[in-house]
Amino acid sequence: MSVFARLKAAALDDWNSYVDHAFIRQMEDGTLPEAVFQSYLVQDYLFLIQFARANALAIYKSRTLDDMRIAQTSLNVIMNEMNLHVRLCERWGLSPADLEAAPEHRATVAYTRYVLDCGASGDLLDLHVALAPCVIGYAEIGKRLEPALLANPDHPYREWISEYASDGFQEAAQASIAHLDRLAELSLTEKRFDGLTAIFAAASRLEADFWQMGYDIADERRNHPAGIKPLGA
Ligand SMILES: Cc1ncc(CN)c(N)n1
Repeated sequence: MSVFARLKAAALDDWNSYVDHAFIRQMEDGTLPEAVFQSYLVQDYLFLIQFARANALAIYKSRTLDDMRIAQTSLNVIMNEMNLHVRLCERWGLSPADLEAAPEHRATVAYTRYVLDCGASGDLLDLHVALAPCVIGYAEIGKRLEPALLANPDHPYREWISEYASDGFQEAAQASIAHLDRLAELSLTEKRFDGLTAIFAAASRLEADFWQMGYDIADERRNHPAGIKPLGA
């Protein structure tokens, strides 16, 4: 059994709260309100900036060139992923500069800084476990939602689903699963597994909170049309 499969089994409720969130079910059947998706996507751009930093941190924490190359590949995947956000947001009249200037929601801060802290205070395995729900979860979601595209050629979330169901993204997730196994061979003891499960479970819950944030921002916008208050206001 892979380390990822063990972590998922040990934190199954948290994992399912993420990959089977209402956001995903509404996306699958095409009923996800566009305002919710837009709110999520703007924050996701900010999220990816911080996750690029987390992968850069993984390069820094690496002791071997192989580990560095793997983190560099993940960093490239994230940088490419941001093109999707730029393309989709352009249709709403939002430029990359608008996205970068958007205030970070507390759910974005909570998740990204949690992962960065796992990397800063832990070792490379801690950091990769904290990063794992990101790429592996979206690959699982992309595969789950792919049949919805066959059923509906005009699916409103076709581009988003295609990105995460794509061979390139699926390969990145498989590489991440294999890399966790290699890292674990070097430094995973049974004693350490509970601590890693706690990191994995927390990151999965923070992913679930991230979907929820899309609804919360859309609600805040409806109730306060002047805009979201900047963080800390
Ligand atoms: C919140 C979140 N988690 C994961 C991914 C996939 N890289 C993403 N774009 N956004």
